[in-house]
Amino acid sequence: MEKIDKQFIEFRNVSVLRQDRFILNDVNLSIASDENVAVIGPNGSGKSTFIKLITGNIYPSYTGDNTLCRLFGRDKWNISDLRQSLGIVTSELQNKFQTDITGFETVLSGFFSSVGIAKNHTVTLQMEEKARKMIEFLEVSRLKQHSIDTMSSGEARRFLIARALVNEPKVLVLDEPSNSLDIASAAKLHAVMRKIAAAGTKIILVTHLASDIIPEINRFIFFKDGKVFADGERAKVFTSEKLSQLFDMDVELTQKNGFCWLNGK
Ligand SMILES: Nc1ncnc2c1ncn2[C@@H]1O[C@H](COP(=O)(O)OP(=O)(O)OP(=O)(O)O)[C@@H](O)[C@H]1O
Repeated sequence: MEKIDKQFIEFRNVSVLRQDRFILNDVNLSIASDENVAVIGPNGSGKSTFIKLITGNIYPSYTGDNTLCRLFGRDKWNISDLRQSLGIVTSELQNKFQTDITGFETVLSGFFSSVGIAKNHTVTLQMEEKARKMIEFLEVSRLKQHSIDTMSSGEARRFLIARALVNEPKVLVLDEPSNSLDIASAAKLHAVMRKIAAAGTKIILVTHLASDIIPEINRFIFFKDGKVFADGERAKVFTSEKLSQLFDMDVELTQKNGFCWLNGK
């Protein structure tokens, strides 16, 4: 498929209504396909709903003249095409891979947007070669013949990132990437994220954890109560003051060499 090289996201007046409540409320934002961005918000602020919109799983509740929900410059997408332009790794996806396929098959399945390889899938030598390269890049080659359901969360997540990267997406969306990882596994994952960013794939990191922020991220979008609460560059938005307002409690942000810690006061 032809890769579309434009704005990644253009949202104008985007709202999502569920059970008489706006779970996203009049969201206006643009993200270019050359930005590394963190989307941060407390539990229930609308982050997962935002991910569902950008992966084509749901649509805005209103589609009037003022509403624009455009991805890579297009209003309408074939979902499997969209998923090939956009790499995505979420806990939901990881749950689908609680199955006894190998790490290698997991990565190959990225070419088909499937969970594993089916009889009607034609796996080419080029696909195998690409999958091997990505597994190497993610530094999990020794595990490629292991069954994914026997791997640790951190190992399985790296296979899923490799799966997302086989299609060479312009943008990789990572949802709570260090969820359930211990401190060492999280640090290894952050190193891998930095490697991906250095190789030119842009990262959209969706998280409530400041510790997931890597130095390459310089734009911060805060969601609160279904709205964009703040949006801007690191120095302006990613501050103790703004984060305290975001989480409705006094927090202190410590930053060193682009990495961060957040402590309640
Ligand atoms: N299908 C639905 N029907 C009703 N309410 C919903 C639905 N989906 C989400 N919500 C509500 O919308 C709000 C935003 O949910 P969402 O999952 O997007 O938040 P989140 O920021 O991802 O939260 P978390 O960090 O806990 O995953 C929550 O209050 C949630 O209960």
